[in-house]
Amino acid sequence: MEPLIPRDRAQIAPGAVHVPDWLSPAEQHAIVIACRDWATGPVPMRAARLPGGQRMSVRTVCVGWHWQPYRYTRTADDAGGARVVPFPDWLVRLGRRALTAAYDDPVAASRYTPDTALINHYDDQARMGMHQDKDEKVREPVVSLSIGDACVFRFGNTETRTKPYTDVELHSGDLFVFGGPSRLAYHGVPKTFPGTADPATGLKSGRLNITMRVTGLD
Ligand SMILES: O=C(O)CCC(=O)C(=O)O
Ligand SMILES: [Fe+2]
Repeated sequence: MEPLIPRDRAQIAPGAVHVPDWLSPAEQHAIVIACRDWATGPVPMRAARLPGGQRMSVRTVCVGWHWQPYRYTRTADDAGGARVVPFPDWLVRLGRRALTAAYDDPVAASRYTPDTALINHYDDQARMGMHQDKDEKVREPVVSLSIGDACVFRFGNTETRTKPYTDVELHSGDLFVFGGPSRLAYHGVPKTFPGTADPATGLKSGRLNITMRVTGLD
């Protein structure tokens, strides 16, 4: 194996924190297994269709609430109609630990109760354009976990999808949290680095990203 070059925890913008190598290899492996299970149903992993008719290049499956551009529902109305699996307790606990790691505020972290997660898989061509995560009714932080191939994560500003932005390399095991003044910052994935993953995660190819959110729906 290549020697690991330490990367530093960094505040990318107010409320936006990158914590490299946050997940252990064993945790990454366990998450890959869980995502593989979710991807097989009851709701299939699919490339969501945008209102204009074109499909996204990433494939997505959700837990807790089903997301389609641009709303949340309990049933996957654009993907077979089944009810999505409940949001698991272990993922709530992981979300709280992530918030503690990012903000060092255990009290706020203990109140964090994500109720949806979007699991995105990027093949070697997949990208995600600059967008805001704004279909949630509340503005609790978004917790993002990356597994598999590295990527460029472009983290911008709350006003426009263009500059100023910061390009951050997200590697397998990295945590990125954005909340507070950065909660509605535009962000996207202009590029992945195919073949950079350690196969020990169990992910055969591509990049997996999990974002936990609080919908504010009931
Ligand atoms: O893949 C990523 O790192 C970001 C995913 C994302 O922004 C989203 O699902 O809304
Ligand atoms: Fe997003």
